[in-house]
Amino acid sequence: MTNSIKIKQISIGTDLPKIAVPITGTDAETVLLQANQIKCLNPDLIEWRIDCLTTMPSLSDLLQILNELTTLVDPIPIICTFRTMQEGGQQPLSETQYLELLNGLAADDNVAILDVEINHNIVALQQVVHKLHAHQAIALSSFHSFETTPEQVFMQNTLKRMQRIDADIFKLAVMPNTKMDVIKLMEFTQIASIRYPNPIVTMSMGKLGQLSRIAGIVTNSAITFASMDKQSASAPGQMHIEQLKNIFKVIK
Ligand SMILES: O=C1C[C@@](O)(C(=O)O)C[C@@H](O)[C@@H]1O
Repeated sequence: MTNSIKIKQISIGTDLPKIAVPITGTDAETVLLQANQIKCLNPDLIEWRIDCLTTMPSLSDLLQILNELTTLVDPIPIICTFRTMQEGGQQPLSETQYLELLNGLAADDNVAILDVEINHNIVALQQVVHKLHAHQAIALSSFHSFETTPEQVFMQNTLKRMQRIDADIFKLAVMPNTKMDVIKLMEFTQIASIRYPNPIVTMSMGKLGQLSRIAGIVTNSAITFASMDKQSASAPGQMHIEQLKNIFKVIK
């Protein structure tokens, strides 16, 4: 049982949950500006939410921005994420375009970690993961539900699908409707972290789910997302990175 993955100087799945802060800029200039500000806050990881760009650049322009970003925030690893609208993203992209984008990103050496949504063609996703592994990059497979916390069986099957595509890290972001939903997700996470050799990342979104974002020490959720300010949060319930760091100082 490994449960941890090393990328640059960061070990995901050991010690405290690693803190990831999203860049949600709507154009290249703002993306680089936010990256600079986030770097000063010293997160473990930075997520670039590519879908937040108002105009989708060509692949070569996108890779050029990523190249600048990588140099700017070095040595902090970047998670590249295009969140589709079906899973709460900002930008419409057809299925073909999404898979083309993942393939383009997966082949680029600057991509350290790529978010791979699990609800797409499994063979196509396997190819993307294969490409990532060819240059030692990490596949972080994800599932989002902004309405409910799905049944345990559904979440188990989702993790199994992530295993089938050979993803390295498995992430579930779900919405609680009751306090029990938050507790159930945290219990599910703890059990899954024992069952799977991969780091598991979960969050119960919204105000009600905030406890899950600080509970990784107990649940073994390996990454937690925090924001640099309210406007740039990428999901409901994210705390400010300084708040989260202070809480970790108290409870670790
Ligand atoms: O998948 C996730 C988790 C997240 O939705 C959250 O709830 O913090 C935030 C997203 O930016 C990220 O891609």
